[in-house]
Amino acid sequence: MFGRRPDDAVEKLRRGCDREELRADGTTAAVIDASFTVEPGQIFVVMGLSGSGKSTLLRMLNGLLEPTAGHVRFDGQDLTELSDRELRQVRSKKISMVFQHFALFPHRSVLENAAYGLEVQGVPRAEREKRATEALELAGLAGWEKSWPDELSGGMQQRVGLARALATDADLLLMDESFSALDPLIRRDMQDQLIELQDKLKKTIVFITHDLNEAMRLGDQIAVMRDGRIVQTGSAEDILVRPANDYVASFTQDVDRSRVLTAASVMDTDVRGDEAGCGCPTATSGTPFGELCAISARVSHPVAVVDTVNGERRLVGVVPRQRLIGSLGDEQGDPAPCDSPRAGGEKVAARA
Ligand SMILES: Nc1ncnc2c1ncn2[C@@H]1O[C@H](COP(=O)(O)OP(=O)(O)OP(=O)(O)O)[C@@H](O)[C@H]1O
Repeated sequence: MFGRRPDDAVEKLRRGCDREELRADGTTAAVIDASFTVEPGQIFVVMGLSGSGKSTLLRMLNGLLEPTAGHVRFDGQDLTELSDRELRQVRSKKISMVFQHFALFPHRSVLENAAYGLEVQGVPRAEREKRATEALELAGLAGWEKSWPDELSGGMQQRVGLARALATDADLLLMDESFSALDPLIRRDMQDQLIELQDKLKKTIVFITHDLNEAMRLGDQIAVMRDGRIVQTGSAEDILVRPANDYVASFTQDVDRSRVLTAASVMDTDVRGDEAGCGCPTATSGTPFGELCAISARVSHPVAVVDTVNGERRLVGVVPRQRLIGSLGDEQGDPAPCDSPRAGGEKVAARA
């Protein structure tokens, strides 16, 4: 809660008062009832429009803002119960932030910038330079250590920000609109790089964005926020295929479904059992949509989806071609019978 008498405002919310009524009293309920768990090694994306409460939520995760009510549990501790000193310790050792605007020091070299978090931790110079050099290499900036920030493009500056966060070895990375200031192509590049790094490093990442496509590309789990509340948490597929309400559905309208859907979300699970009996190529539940289309084009019958469970191959579904096409257009129904059979039907002149 921001503004006057925050505790009273919490009480009022609990009694059913809405956000607008509180605003009339001069209080902003920035984040309301936002409960979620981030598993280690996950990229958890918080997505929402401007003003929905994302940054406030993120600042509560690293203790920069204290929740008026509720708890933030991290690594066995409740951050809301720590002293300022303990909180600073957790922040400097275990949590790293990557901001939208790169927050680099213009009069420090790229290496010194990348080593900054370690300097704050009091790590000796030789050690911090070694670790910062490694982090710069991970972020794709080997050879740029001695350059100055203003010699780097925006994308490269953001890589320095990323390297700074990686150099500290923090388990938790908080990324606040980290790629939003970048040109679309560079932004995509950075997203790819983050996914690649994450495969290697297995950090726990909370990533804030207002861009649903970015959320879907990056997020193992995505929380969609609206007016301070989380309206849905789920995988990209959950959000696309099973939106919790019209608001979430309206967001997903422009999403390229073919980039998100997998065999699991389009297959028919009602199977006979012998569909994978021939020698034709098959898919697995996780086969991406594009690959599934390619398999479907190569076989003359529905694609069998076969998963390996406990070393045993199991048929879990089939994907008729019509389902592939229907799922792209968000059409689940069966085709309507054609009421004007070709034989004897009216002839339509074909255009030359
Ligand atoms: N320090 C503050 N004092 C008062 N109100 C605040 C403060 N910080 C944020 N707010 C309000 O809280 C609400 C949520 O803001 P927040 O910045 O968390 O949203 P956001 O989703 O991150 O938006 P954006 O993408 O524009 O940064 C907004 O109504 C905002 O005006």
